Amino acid sequence: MKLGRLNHIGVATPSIPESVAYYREVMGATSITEPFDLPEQGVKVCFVDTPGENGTNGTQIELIEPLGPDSTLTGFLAKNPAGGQHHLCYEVPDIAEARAWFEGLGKRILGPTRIGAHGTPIFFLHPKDMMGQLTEIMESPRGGH
Ligand SMILES: CC[C@H](C(=O)O)C(=O)SCCNC(=O)CCNC(=O)[C@H](O)C(C)(C)COP(=O)(O)OP(=O)(O)OC[C@H]1O[C@@H](n2cnc3c(N)ncnc32)[C@H](O)[C@@H]1OP(=O)(O)O
Ligand SMILES: [Co+2]
Repeated sequence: MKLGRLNHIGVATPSIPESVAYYREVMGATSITEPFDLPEQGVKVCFVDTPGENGTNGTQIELIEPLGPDSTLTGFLAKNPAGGQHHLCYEVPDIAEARAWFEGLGKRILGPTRIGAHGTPIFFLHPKDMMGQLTEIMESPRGGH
């Protein structure tokens, strides 16, 4: 497998509105999506676009806020009340091939491959098998380019 594009950095936050104000006022972000709920994942999500080489297509900041009491994020925010870097997401051309690659290496895959916030198939790899980094693998919306 080859290292793919860093699609987004997942950043957990206790408050998306506070994080949006920070990215806009402190970091000068100009392109931020409206927040939306992903109840099946127990998160509210919002994307901050960072500029790429030609001013677009940069890696995004994926702001994630717990939605409901048993959100996947509850444990993380209990340990990190101010929030912070939560996961990295890399693109792959073929999610099934990638899954077989990591399974072959004995890495723990967290649950079934499912559709993520960008509408393409994803899976997560346990941080303890990934040098302490919770890692999301996502099939590229660009077909791997
Ligand atoms: C926007 C939607 C998009 C989508 O899913 O489509 C998302 O990105 S949603 C983001 C939230 N969803 C997930 O994170 C799914 C995968 N995560 C999990 O299954 C859990 O969070 C898990 C298993 C990584 C951690 O489980 P839990 O929170 O219950 O904590 P534990 O105490 O069991 O953790 C075990 C061990 O791992 C360390 N840990 C936990 N979270 C992270 C992290 N984000 N980065 C690095 N390390 C993490 C934790 O500290 C424990 O370590 P230990 O040394 O044993 O204390
Ligand atoms: Co993500």
